[in-house]
Amino acid sequence: MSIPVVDFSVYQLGKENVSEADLKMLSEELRKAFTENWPSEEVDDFRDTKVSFFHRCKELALKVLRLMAIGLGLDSEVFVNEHKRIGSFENGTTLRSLYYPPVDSTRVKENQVRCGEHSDYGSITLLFQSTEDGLQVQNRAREFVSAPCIPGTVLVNIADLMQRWTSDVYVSVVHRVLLPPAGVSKTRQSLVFFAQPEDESIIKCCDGSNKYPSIKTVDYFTSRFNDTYGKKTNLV
Ligand SMILES: O=C(O)CCC(=O)C(=O)O
Ligand SMILES: [Fe+2]
Repeated sequence: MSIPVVDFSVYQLGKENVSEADLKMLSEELRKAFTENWPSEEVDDFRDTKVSFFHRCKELALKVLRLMAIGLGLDSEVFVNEHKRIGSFENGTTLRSLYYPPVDSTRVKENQVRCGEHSDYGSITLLFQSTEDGLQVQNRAREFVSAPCIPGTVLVNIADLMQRWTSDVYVSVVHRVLLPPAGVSKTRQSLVFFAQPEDESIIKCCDGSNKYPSIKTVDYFTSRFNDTYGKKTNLV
């Protein structure tokens, strides 16, 4: 069996009016790619390795979330309690494997990047990156600085829902991935664990301030995805 490839370019995503039929077809393609088509025949233990890596990421994420609560002087379990169902259908946490192919610098467009500037939506993101440079994070002065791979470490990004949860004390980090310098055609591989609270968790400011109204995780994500894909929703 070959590794499943989903060709997103045929679906015109990112534009308004994505047809219901296209969305249905894409979600079916993705469901198959991610559930039925594990490339077990060509890569030994691929599925087992990925699943056990997912569980180790969950353990690490819970530890980090515990430390983040302690750091704020809160009950150590306040964030962990809303992430216990990671790995079940009641929680949308995902592990994404990103392979950036080699770059032919003669065909690069102006301002082209590997991954455009953005912040992640959930609570925290664990990022495991290969040794090729490219990742940059924005500091408080809004300058992009490199965040190279440091062997033996895991990069932790704070994401948007955590910023909201902590009334802007933990600030979500804007980041991007640049292309390699002209003439260098390196690939890049990263594994990204996007932790998020349970779908039904109600996220309200943990300092009791009501700086942002309470919101259910699933409603927050729906609203963010709608904004990204062109349907505007009003999120306070
Ligand atoms: O590939 C990377 O290192 C970063 C990817 C990323 O930021 C994302 O997928 O949200
Ligand atoms: Fe990201």
